[in-house]
Amino acid sequence: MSDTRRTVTILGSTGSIGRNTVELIEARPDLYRTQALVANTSARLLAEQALRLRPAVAVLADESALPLLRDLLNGSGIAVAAGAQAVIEAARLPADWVMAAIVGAAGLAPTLEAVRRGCVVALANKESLVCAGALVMAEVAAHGATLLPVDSEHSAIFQVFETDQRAAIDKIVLTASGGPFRQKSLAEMAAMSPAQAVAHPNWSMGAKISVDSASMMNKGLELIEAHHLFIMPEDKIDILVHPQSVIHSMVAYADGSVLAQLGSPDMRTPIAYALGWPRRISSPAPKLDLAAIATLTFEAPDPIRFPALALARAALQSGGSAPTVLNAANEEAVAAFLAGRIGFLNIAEIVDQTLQSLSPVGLGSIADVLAQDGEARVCAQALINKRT
Ligand SMILES: NC(=O)C1=CN([C@@H]2O[C@H](COP(=O)(O)OP(=O)(O)OC[C@H]3O[C@@H](n4cnc5c(N)ncnc54)[C@H](OP(=O)(O)O)[C@@H]3O)[C@@H](O)[C@H]2O)C=CC1
Ligand SMILES: CC(=O)[C@@H](O)[C@H](O)COP(=O)(O)O
Ligand SMILES: [Mn+2]
Repeated sequence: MSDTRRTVTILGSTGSIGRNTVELIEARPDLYRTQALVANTSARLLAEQALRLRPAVAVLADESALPLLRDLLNGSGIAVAAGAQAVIEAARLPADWVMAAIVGAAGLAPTLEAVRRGCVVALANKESLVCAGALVMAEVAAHGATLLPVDSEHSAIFQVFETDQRAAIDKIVLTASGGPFRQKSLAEMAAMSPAQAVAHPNWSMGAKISVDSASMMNKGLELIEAHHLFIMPEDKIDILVHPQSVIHSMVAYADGSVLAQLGSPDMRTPIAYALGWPRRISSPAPKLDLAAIATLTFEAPDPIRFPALALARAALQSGGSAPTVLNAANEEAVAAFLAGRIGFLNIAEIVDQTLQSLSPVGLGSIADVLAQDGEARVCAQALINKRT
């Protein structure tokens, strides 16, 4: 009998999204078998995952960690490889479904390789759409790939977006928790440590996206992500702070109806949605208990304490390379903040100053994106060095 299971590759299997994806796949060996697992440096965790899921290949981007991975998987029959080219080759392997969960613009090239195979790509790596949205969406169309949003807000919108009623859509409403500093003053925010910034009130996530949530740059990136995924103009995408993270986003229609998707703040729900699509599979995420939650609240975002939101909106309005520059400067600034080199409020300042230093140019190719990304990183690093 032929094996009808869906073959799966996970790019970024050792991260927060990757580990949740591994858990869901491991629970359904009747539905999924693993083609490739990819990480950066986490050889031990990657080897453990590989021994459980038995992929054809386990790959690390960091070549210096390959000897350890080779030792750990010696005799297992699982092939190992390392380096940027090996990551690309892993994405090229014939999997039906690829989870794109590498963090940052580093995820762009492998995500594109999966897209070019015309498979189903579950997209967590929002930075690839922020830095190269138009080019990525053109590749999706050219190769007949299916892009399924994994980001909780975009999964919610995808679930309530009536494609055949596009003309009757008034607004997309992206909900935001407001992050750990929602009620902090600017003076308090200036003194916040990396540990305080990554302590998200509702979600358990990797360090970079947690800092983005604290600055609300995450919502700015998600605005750009939604613009590309749903082909919606920037002025039709609103941001609404909803501290409980129960309503994951909404679509407002011309007749006054507002459709929303709700759930507990647990990424296993949107990942399960993407894994099962077009059907639904079960997930161990806690079931939503609205009686226990009792109150859902909403407020407008504060543009003074969270300037990253306006920076992202302005970058989207400027177009061209501006979102690429925004993303790259933010990645550099967040890394510097996590390393204790700059303060929390310096993140948005550095993004702002980098955007002011580099005028937007058109992006005709991925090479153009990478050139602009590189220039922005050099500029942001110079600004970081001035502060340290
Ligand atoms: N966490 C969440 O709940 C959500 C995340 N997202 C998005 O999903 C993506 C992943 O986030 P998250 O899981 O939190 O991040 P993590 O930092 O937890 O994990 C990142 C993963 O990417 C791998 N990685 C990093 N750099 C490279 C590289 N150059 N080549 C190959 N692999 C690499 C890491 O490997 P290693 O372990 O070896 O470092 C790790 O597996 C981000 O784009 C984020 O914005 C979106 C919505 C929710
Ligand atoms: C889980 C997820 O999708 C994150 O992007 C989440 O939205 C972060 O929360 P914020 O709303 O605080 O940015
Ligand atoms: Mn999100």
